[in-house]
Amino acid sequence: MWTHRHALGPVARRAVAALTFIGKHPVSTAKSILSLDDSHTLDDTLFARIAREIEERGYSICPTALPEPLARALYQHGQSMKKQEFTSAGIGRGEDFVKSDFVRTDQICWITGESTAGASWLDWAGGLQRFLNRRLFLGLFSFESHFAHYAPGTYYKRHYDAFRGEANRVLSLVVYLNPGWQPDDGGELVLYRDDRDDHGTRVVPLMGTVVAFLSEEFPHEVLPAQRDRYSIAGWFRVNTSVNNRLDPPR
Ligand SMILES: O=C(O)CCC(=O)C(=O)O
Ligand SMILES: [Fe+2]
Repeated sequence: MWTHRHALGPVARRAVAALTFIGKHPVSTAKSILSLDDSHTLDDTLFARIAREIEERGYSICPTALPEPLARALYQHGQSMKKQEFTSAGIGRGEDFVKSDFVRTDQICWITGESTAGASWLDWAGGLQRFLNRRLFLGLFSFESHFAHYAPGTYYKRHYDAFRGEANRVLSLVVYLNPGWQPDDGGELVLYRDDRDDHGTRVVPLMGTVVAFLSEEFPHEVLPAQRDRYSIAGWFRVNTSVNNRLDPPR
């Protein structure tokens, strides 16, 4: 659908070069290695779809895709978290961090894997990371993610998750934890094709929907919602540690 490609950043260029290579030399599926049980097979089917769609158009939107038990565990964990576990989200990292109500007003809590649900989530994301590295040679090195709570009326204005040239966030991953979300509840993610696109593609934040997109490529925003909106947002990164500076500096 989105065939237009503008000047790519170095990471995206590398990804596209790898994808072109794959296109000419189809790699064997990982299914034979991983078909240990049904959940792996289901994961593989989903991971293969995400890989294919990222290859074809840079993003993937998969409704009711997150494995049901994982979605339920994450939902319950999100609901059980106390208000004080969440902090106001900001923009920028390390010393560049600033809080900006103009840009975003959601509340977040980083996932460390201390809870069972959080650990299962990191495990699942690790499976996706390994699959994408095998299939697309993306060189994804680490993953960071947080729960996000958007109270009614809160938002995240149009932004990129990574900037060309300095980017080490390669792929953004978002999953939604909102059972029974109605069309007039608002809170859609709007994914834009590029800087000139004002229309975008709207994603309803319904329970189990999985969205992945190249972080440098797609501006996006979260529209204000009428009710509490829960999600997890995460980013796969390449390794940019230099000398003794640890990356990420969080
Ligand atoms: O929750 C969403 O739909 C997207 C959130 C987002 O863009 C972000 O946290 O960077
Ligand atoms: Fe974002």
